[in-house]
Parts: sequence; structure tokens; C-alpha cells
Amino acid sequence: MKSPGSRIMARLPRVHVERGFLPPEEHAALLAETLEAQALYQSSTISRYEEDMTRVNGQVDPSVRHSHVRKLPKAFREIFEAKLVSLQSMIEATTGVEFPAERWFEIESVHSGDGALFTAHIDTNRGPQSSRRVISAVYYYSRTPAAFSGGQLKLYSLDRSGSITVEPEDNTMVLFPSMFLHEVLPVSVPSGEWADGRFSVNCWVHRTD
Ligand SMILES: O=C(O)CCC(=O)C(=O)O
Ligand SMILES: [Fe+2]
Repeated sequence: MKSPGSRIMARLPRVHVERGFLPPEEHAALLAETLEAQALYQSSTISRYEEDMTRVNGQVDPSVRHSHVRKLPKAFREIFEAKLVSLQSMIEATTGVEFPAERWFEIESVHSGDGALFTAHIDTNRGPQSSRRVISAVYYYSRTPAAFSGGQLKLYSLDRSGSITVEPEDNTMVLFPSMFLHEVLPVSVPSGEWADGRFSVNCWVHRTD
């Protein structure tokens, strides 16, 4: 018989998938604003603690994480926060994680072009602040029909014996407990056009204590 410990390790993350997350007008406004903002995106960095607790901070390493990020304008950040709060009880029920009473939302905008990827990681060991992330939420948007392939989000059980793969579908928000291991599979953009890439908005619900 399996021990309780091994059953916990084999447990799959509980993932909430919210299709049609933004109303059509807001989705269209975000895509239009994004397509004008190419010059604002910068190479993604990684921060993490190594096993010996030395800290890698703000390093660009495209073999681990290859994408470009920018700050999302305030008006859109507010839309995302309000929408997440409006779905709070559903998100809590599906993911099994409660929104902390005292909380803040970390939000960044990402572009994943040809060859983009993010190897397996957890979102809670990426620097001191990151340990207070409780829910990770990733919103996907792109031109339709999508002109890229790949870029699926793959989530693992803690022992990696099982996994769940989610397609980065346009106007879809995917939420999961931040402590679960996950990766972004390589993106392919045959045209090589920046605008044909995979766009996403990363949101993290942080506890403040
Ligand atoms: O883009 C995704 O699907 C996930 C991104 C991610 O895991 C991260 O930025 O920590
Ligand atoms: Fe992540």
C-alpha cells in the first residue's frame, strides 16, 4: 500500500481554466494596445534559490526562460485584479487555495515568440517576495486563428509522476497553486512575426504576512 506521503507527492495540481475571461471589448483593447507596445518588451530574467540557498537574481538565460516582458499599463492591471476578485469563490473552490484576506496582485505582461520557453520551475522560490505567492494565474491572448504552435503550460505532481497540459487558448485564464512545478513548452512561430506570437499576462496573488 502507498504511504500517505507518496500519495501527496503524486497529487496533481487543481487547475481552474476560465475561457472567455475578458469581455470582447476589453480583450480587443488589450490586444490592440499590446501590438503597439513591442518596443517596451525586454528580455525575461530568472531569479531563484539554488539547492545550497545561493541566490540567482535577475539573470537572462534563454536556455531556461526565453520570452520578453513589460509592465502592463495600470488600466489593464485594474481590469485583471477586479476580474480575479469577482471570480474569487470559484477559483478558491477549484484550486483549493484561498485568497488571503491581506493580499496584493503582482502582474506582468509577456511575449513568447519563436523558440520561447520556460523550463520546469515553481513560482515560490524566485526571490524573497516570491515565497508569498499563493495562486499563479496566466491569461493567454493572441491573434486568431493562432499563428503559433506549442507553448502549452504543463503542470506536474510534486513527484513528477503525473502531469496536466493546458493549451494557451486566446482569452483564457488558467489558475493553479503557485507551489506546483510547471513549464512552458517551446513556442513555434513559423512566420517569425512578433505579432504572431503567444501573449500572456502573469498574475500572482500574494499574501502579505
Ligand atoms: O506562460 C505561461 O504559461 C506560464 C509562465 C510562468 O510559468 C511564469 O512566468 O512563471
Ligand atoms: Fe511559472
